[in-house]
Amino acid sequence: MKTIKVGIGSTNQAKIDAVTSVFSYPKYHVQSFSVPSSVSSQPFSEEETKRGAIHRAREVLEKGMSIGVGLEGGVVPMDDGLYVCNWGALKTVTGEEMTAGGAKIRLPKEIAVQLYEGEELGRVMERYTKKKGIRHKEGAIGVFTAGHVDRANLFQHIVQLLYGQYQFCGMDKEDRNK
Ligand SMILES: O=P(O)(O)OP(=O)(O)OP(=O)(O)OC[C@H]1O[C@@H](n2cnc3c(O)ncnc32)[C@H](O)[C@@H]1O
Ligand SMILES: [Mg+2]
Repeated sequence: MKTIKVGIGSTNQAKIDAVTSVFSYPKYHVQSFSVPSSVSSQPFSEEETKRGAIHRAREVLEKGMSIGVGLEGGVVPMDDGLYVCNWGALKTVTGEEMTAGGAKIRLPKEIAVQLYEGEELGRVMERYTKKKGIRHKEGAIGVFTAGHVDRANLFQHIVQLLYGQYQFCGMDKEDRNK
């Protein structure tokens, strides 16, 4: 069986862990790449966040991968406050594209205010928790859910949604015959 090359468009540990947990060895070999998202460093809508994920997936395919995965975090203003949102995209070398969105929670007001002032959530969370590298670990979602759902869990669910759609289309069987 030929190993299928899967690229993840990020060097963020929570994102890499999510992809390697779904695309497992020896069928898949996951490589990570630092690629541009083409959107702002702190996306501020579902659309912008999804666009970032799709762009990352496309950039990764250009690195010679069979499958490109892009994961992007953002925030989205709603009637009752600012929610944290996450999107994923999977692109195949044969031209298919799958997208999936993740679970959302409302951020506390004191965090939201700082984002409206132009700060990035990652930096705000470091100050709030007095810990470094939160975005690579539990993330805002982990902090505000008392550790019940961390950033890797959230991205893992999104990657499962992408992989499931990829399988539903029979793409995994096609890959196997290559
Ligand atoms: O290296 P990349 O892949 O860019 O990883 P990142 O941690 O910057 O993640 P995103 O660009 O996808 O997220 C956009 C912004 O939102 C922040 N962010 C999103 N979700 C977060 C979370 O759960 N915890 C902490 N920061 C988060 C992140 O730090 C960025 O400032
Ligand atoms: Mg980023």
